[in-house]
Amino acid sequence: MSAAASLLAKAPVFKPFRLAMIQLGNIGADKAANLQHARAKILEAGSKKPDLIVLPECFNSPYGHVHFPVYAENIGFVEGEKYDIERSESESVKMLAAAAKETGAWLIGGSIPEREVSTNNVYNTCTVYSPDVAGSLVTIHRKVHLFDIDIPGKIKFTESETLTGGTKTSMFDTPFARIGLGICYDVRFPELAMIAARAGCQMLIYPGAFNMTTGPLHWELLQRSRAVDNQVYFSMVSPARNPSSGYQAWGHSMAVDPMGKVLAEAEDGEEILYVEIDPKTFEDARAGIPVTQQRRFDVYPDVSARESK
Ligand SMILES: NC(=O)CCC(=O)C(=O)O
Repeated sequence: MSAAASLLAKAPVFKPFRLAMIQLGNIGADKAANLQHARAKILEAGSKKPDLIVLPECFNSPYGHVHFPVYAENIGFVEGEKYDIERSESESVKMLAAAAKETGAWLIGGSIPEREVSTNNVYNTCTVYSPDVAGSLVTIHRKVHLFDIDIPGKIKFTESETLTGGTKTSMFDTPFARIGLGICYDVRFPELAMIAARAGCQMLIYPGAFNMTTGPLHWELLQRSRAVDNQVYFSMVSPARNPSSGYQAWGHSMAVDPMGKVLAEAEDGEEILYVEIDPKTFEDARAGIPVTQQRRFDVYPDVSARESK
């Protein structure tokens, strides 16, 4: 059996689950206050007994390339090795791991600026926690595609001034689904989503923070596109809009089903959304429109093939 086939065969059976999306407000310059507020909202979300809770991109620091090196923390996660929370140098990781354990839910900890000590590189990194006794850190995703855009008169943003892009696709298994990860601008690159979906992910979740120029046009369009191209559930979770911040987030955290239907959408303020994820919609979409079996890799290449080598 090929590596790709064996990864696919080990995908968890897709079961119904409840997702909580925290559109976090009050993200400011005070990191301790950001962490305290995020913890309170995670516990609030946990009271509704979700299976999986998601925070937004850059939840512990203001969003901007000048801030990333200042707020960056050493996480020290090594793929395939058990992570020791007690010895972690990251205050954000410690808070998130404890909160996951307290709520009994899986937790996608949005993203935080991360400094890799061996290289001094700074990444925009998503961390994921299981709710087991140790509240363990199970995987990380480093934003692969850096948000470098320049729309004259509207928005110029250059994450690459201080960040380095990640070099791998990321996913994790829970008892209810295999979940693929990306961060914000990653959504514009369909290949990343395709690779995760073809590796058996039933849902893709990208913490994000779109802006006021592209948000109204592309935020929903891109999520519905990735959901329909891949016949998967798709969700992006944004910070709330903060008029006093240097970067105005679009908000509108959202979950979309595999037919492209928007199941839940926030406004622009702080809000927690809950949505029931139902495998039947996933199965019906794939049975009714069988594109997963109709691909023509004799005509175009399979982007997920490189991953399995
Ligand atoms: N945080 C981001 O990556 C923002 C991406 C964005 O706004 C876009 O238009 O793409």
